[in-house]
Amino acid sequence: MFGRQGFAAGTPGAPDTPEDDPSGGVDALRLDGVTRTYRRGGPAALAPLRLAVPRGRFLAVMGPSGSGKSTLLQCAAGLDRPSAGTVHIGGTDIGSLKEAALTRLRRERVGFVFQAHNLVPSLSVAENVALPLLLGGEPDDGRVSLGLAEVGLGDRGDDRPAELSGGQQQRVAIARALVTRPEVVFADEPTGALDPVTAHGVLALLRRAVDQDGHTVVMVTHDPAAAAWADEALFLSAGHVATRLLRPDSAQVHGVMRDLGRAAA
Ligand SMILES: Nc1ncnc2c1ncn2[C@@H]1O[C@H](COP(=O)(O)OP(=O)(O)OP(=O)(O)O)[C@@H](O)[C@H]1O
Repeated sequence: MFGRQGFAAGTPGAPDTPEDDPSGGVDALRLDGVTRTYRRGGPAALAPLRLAVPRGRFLAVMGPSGSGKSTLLQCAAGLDRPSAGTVHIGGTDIGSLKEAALTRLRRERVGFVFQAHNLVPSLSVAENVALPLLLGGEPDDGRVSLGLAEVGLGDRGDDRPAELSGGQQQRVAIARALVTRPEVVFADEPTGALDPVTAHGVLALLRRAVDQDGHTVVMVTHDPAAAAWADEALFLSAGHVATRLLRPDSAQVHGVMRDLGRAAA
């Protein structure tokens, strides 16, 4: 089992700290008073939400269907703009960025792993991993082959994604998400399409990225077994933080999900 870092429950966000200080005590991700309402006058998919994710943390976001998990992820990752509130990635208030700068931030400072791994079928595995570097005009400097080796696919760089299994494709997606050494990796149901054994391997890779390389991972999942790999599980209910579990185990997570389901019924 991989080691976990100690931290306090419900750690509030760090106080305002200098902008873009990559080495200071700035949280990897911070949301302050974030709301999202899709229709004017309609219900809020996210109620005012405050969340701080320190660097080197693996956070699982859980909750019943419709509780706001995807909305939270989209707003936190700069894929959607909140109706109110601020999102900081590192020291950067992403709401203050114009579209081009936001696109650059998503490419260079954020990594994404989706359930459908979104690999480009016409590119080789290595080219897929290199894509974020290429788009950012950054040199490869050996990171692509190293990244592929780290996910156990050092010998598959020349293959096309279709020649790989689903689990292997998800490993490529993880290598691609990590290649820019992003400040936060957002994973949306990364094991949703995988069998339990394959899922285990993928989650172990995310865990290792946190423990060995100090990455920060925010993962939306429905699966208590997946959440048990995280340092902390955050449970949403109707757009609110219902509760949190530190060092969750799957039985505890299952219990909280059952209770939230009952409460919503
Ligand atoms: N594009 C949209 N337009 C209008 N309402 C939306 C939109 N996206 C989400 N919603 C609503 O916002 C609320 C939260 O949805 P969200 O997809 O964030 O929940 P979720 O917890 O990710 O659900 P699931 O587990 O089913 O994926 C729901 O009531 C949903 O109907």
